[in-house]
Amino acid sequence: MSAPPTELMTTHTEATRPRGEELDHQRRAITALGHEMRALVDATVRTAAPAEVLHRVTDGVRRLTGQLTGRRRVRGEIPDVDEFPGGARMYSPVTGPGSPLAPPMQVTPEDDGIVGRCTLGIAHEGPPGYVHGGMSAMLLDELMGWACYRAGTPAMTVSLQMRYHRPVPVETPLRVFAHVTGTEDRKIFVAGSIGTDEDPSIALVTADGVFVSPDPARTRTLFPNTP
Ligand SMILES: CCCCCCCCCCCCCC(=O)SCCNC(=O)CCNC(=O)[C@H](O)C(C)(C)COP(=O)(O)OP(=O)(O)OC[C@H]1O[C@@H](n2cnc3c(N)ncnc32)[C@H](O)[C@@H]1OP(=O)(O)O
Repeated sequence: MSAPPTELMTTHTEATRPRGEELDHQRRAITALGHEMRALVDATVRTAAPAEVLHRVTDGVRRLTGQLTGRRRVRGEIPDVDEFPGGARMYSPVTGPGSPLAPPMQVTPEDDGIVGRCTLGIAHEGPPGYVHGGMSAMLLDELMGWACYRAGTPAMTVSLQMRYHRPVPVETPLRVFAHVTGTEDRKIFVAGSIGTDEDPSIALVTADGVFVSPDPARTRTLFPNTP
């Protein structure tokens, strides 16, 4: 197997990793910025402001972006504030409180599986008033990955079959559910569904996934920065 590309190499050491209060402080700051960024994304896709306002805001945002100076995370690098695999991922596009793209979905183990709760906005819209089908797949794929991890077998998706029964409304609290249905060597079979929090018994979307735990050598090649 070939060596990982140089940009995948570790750039931080255990010694520089924030801990305790410093870690909490950093995570709170990341979460606060993520929250404001999500508000900006929402305002951006809702606004009917005239062009001159949009140009003024564009200049302001460009100036703000320029303030995020210092070292930038490179591809494959695990942020110091994360616990990978299986813990906090501050910038995950699904669960990350620091990601402007994430709802973010809150994940808790429940019953015989794992539950995700989130509300999607019109930034995630497909048909007017309803969630984009790709977003539904993303929520389920992530949660099904968590179900594998919880079952003690961290794994990657090799197949995800989606069924869209009814449209998923935006601006409505959702309940996403995933559970492992079986295993066969390194393969894990997982089922998932999305309903509203108000009436979770009606499955709006269901999914069946096959996940595979990469063998140790493959894992080291794919994720050279994991401890
Ligand atoms: C630390 C570990 C990682 C954890 C990461 C957690 C991230 C969490 C984030 C959550 C993010 C959410 C999740 C995401 O978004 S994960 C991101 C999306 N997924 C990927 O990028 C995965 C891409 N695929 C691969 O890299 C390889 O396939 C891996 C590494 C997974 C396995 O390659 P490897 O060389 O090791 O395995 P194999 O090829 O010998 O196959 C093994 C077995 O599997 C069977 N098979 C293969 N394909 C299919 C298929 N389509 N249907 C049914 N079965 C299939 C195959 O026949 C064989 O079975 P058998 O013939 O022996 O019976």
